[in-house]
Amino acid sequence: MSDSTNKKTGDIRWLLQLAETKKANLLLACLLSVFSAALSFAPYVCVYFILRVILENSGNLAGISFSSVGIYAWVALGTVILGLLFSFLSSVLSHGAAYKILFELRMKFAGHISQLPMGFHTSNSTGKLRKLMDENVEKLELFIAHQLPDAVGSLASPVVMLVVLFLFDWRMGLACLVPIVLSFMAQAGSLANPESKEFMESFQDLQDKMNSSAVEYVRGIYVVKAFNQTVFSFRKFHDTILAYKDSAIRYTHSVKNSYCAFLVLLNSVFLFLLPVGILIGSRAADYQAFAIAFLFYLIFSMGIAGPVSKLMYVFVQGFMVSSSIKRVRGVFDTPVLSVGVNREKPRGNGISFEHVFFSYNKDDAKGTLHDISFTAEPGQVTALVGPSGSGKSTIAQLIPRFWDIDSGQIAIGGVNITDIALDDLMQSVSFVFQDVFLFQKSILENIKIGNETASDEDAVWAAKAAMCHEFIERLPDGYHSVLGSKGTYLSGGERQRVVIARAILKNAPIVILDEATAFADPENEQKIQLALEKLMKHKTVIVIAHRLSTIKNADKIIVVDEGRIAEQGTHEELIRYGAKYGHMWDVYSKALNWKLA
Ligand SMILES: Nc1ncnc2c1ncn2[C@@H]1O[C@H](COP(=O)(O)OP(=O)(O)OP(=O)(O)O)[C@@H](O)[C@H]1O
Repeated sequence: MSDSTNKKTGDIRWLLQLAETKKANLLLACLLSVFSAALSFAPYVCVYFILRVILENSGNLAGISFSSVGIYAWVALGTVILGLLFSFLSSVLSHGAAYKILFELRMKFAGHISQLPMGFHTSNSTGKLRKLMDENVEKLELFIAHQLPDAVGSLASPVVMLVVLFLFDWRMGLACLVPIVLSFMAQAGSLANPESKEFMESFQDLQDKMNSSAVEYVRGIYVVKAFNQTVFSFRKFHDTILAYKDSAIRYTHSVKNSYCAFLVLLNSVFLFLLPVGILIGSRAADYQAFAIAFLFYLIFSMGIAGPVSKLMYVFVQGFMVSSSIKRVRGVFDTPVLSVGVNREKPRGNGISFEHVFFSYNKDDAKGTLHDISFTAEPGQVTALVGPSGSGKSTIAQLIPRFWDIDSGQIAIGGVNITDIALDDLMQSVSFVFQDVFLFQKSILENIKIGNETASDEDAVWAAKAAMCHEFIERLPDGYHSVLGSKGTYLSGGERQRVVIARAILKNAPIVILDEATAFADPENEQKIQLALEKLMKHKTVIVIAHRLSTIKNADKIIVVDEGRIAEQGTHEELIRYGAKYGHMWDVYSKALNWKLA
C-alpha cells in the first residue's frame, strides 16, 4: 500500500484497494443503492397511471376500475418498501465493509508510523498525527459506509430521472430539466471558484494547526498555570482558532451567492413548467392526455430537488474525502526505514561506529556528527561524556536507527545495522531514556511492553530485580493498578524503575542508558543504580551521563565535543592525558566539593 507504484493511482481507487476482501460486499452495496435510487421514481410513474385511469373516466367516475387503480397503488407501495429494503441492505453491507476497512487501516497506520524514522515524528506534531489517525481515517469510514453507495445511487438517479422526464411529454420534461441544469451550473461555478478550492485545501491544514496547538496547550498546561497564563494569552492556540474562523467565514461569503442560486433554481421547477404547460395546454388537441401528463409533471417536479441536492452533497463530500485520503496516503507513502536485501542477524553484540557523519538538517553544511569512530565491546560499559549539545544522545539514538546516518557505517556484531531486520534490531537494543513514558495501562502491562510473551511471574521477577516490587505491592490493585486511576501515581524515581523493569524483562543484549539517574534523589539514585546493575550485567552497555562519578568505572569513556570524538580511554588514561576529560573531571570534582562545603 505504501509503494510508490500506488502514487499514480487515484485517491478513491487507492481507498477501494484497501477494501480487498470486502470488495464484493461494497459492490453489492452500490448495486442495491442503484436499485433503491431507481425505485424511488417508480411511485411517480404509478401516480401517472392512476391519474390516467381517473381522468380517462372523469365523465363517468362510476366506470373507474378501482382494481386497476388499486394495482398501481399497491405497486407504488411495493416499490417504496422494496426501495427502503434495498437501501437498508446496502447500508448494512457498506457499514460492515467500512468498519473492517477502518480497523485494518488504523492497524496498518499505527504499524507504519512506528517504522518511520524519528525525523517524521519530530516534523509532524502529535496533534496532527492524532487527527490523521482518528478524524481523517474516520472520514474514510463515512465515505465507504455512506457516501460511496450514496454517490453511486445518486449518479444513477439523474439517469433514471431523465428517462422518466422524457417518458410522457418531452417538452414538459425539458421545462423541468432547464432549472436543474442551471442550478448545476451555478453550483459548479462555486466549486470552481478559486477561493472555495483554496478553502477545501486549506481547511484541513487549518484544522491540523488547531489540533496541534490544542494538544500543545494541554501538554503545556503546567507552564500555563505556573505562569498564570490565560487561554487568550496562549497566542498560538488562539490564533489558529481565529485563522480557522476567518477562513470559514471567507469561504461562506465566497460561495453564498452560487449556493443560494443553486437552491433557488432547484426549487423553481414550477416556474419553468407552468408557462410551458399553459402554452402546450392552450394548443392541445387531446386535452385529456395533456392534463394527465401535466398533472404528472407537476407532481414529479416536487421529487426532483431531493436526488439532485444529494448528488451535489456527494460531490462536495467527495472533495473533502479526497483531501482526507491524500493526507492519510501521504503518511503511507512516507518510506519506512529500508532494510538491505541481504538481511542478516547480528553475529555478536559489539557495536562499532566507523567514520559516521550525520546531520538532522540535510541542508545544514555544518552537520551534527563528524567522523565518529569507536567500538563498544560486549560485557563492557562504554560511556559518552561531553558538554551539553555536543551530540551524545544523537550518537546513542543512531544505534536503534531512530535516524539514518549520512555516511559511514554503524554495525552490531559485524553486521551493518541497515542490513538487520528492524524487528531483530529492536530486539537487540533496550533504551532507557531520561524522559520516562508510561502508558495509561496497568503496571503489569507497562512492564510487559518489554516482552509481551513473558509470563506474569517473569514480569514480577523483573520488577523485583528493578527494585519496584515493594512500592507496586503497596498500590491499591498491586500489579494491576492502572496508572493515573484510583490514585495510582508514581514518583519520578519509581517511574524510572518501572522502565528499568521493562528493559530487564526485554533482556536485550545491548543496553543504552540516556542520563537514567539524572534527576533522582540520593535514595532513589541508589535504588536505580542497583536496578541498573542487574540490567547491565553481561550486556553491551552505552551510558550517557553528566555526572562523571557514575561513569568513572566505565571500561571506556568517549569524550564528545562539538559533534566529534575528542578523546577516548579509561578514566585513569584520560586523567593522565590531561586534556578535555581531565579538565571536565577537575571542574566536576570542584563542584562536588563546593556543594559539600
Ligand atoms: N530532533 C532534533 N532535530 C534537530 N536538531 C536536533 C535534534 N535533537 C538534537 N538536535 C541538535 O543536535 C545537537 C546535538 O544534540 P544532542 O541531544 O545529541 O546533544 P547532547 O550532547 O546529548 O546534549 P545534552 O547533554 O544536553 O542532552 C544539538 O545542537 C541539538 O540542538
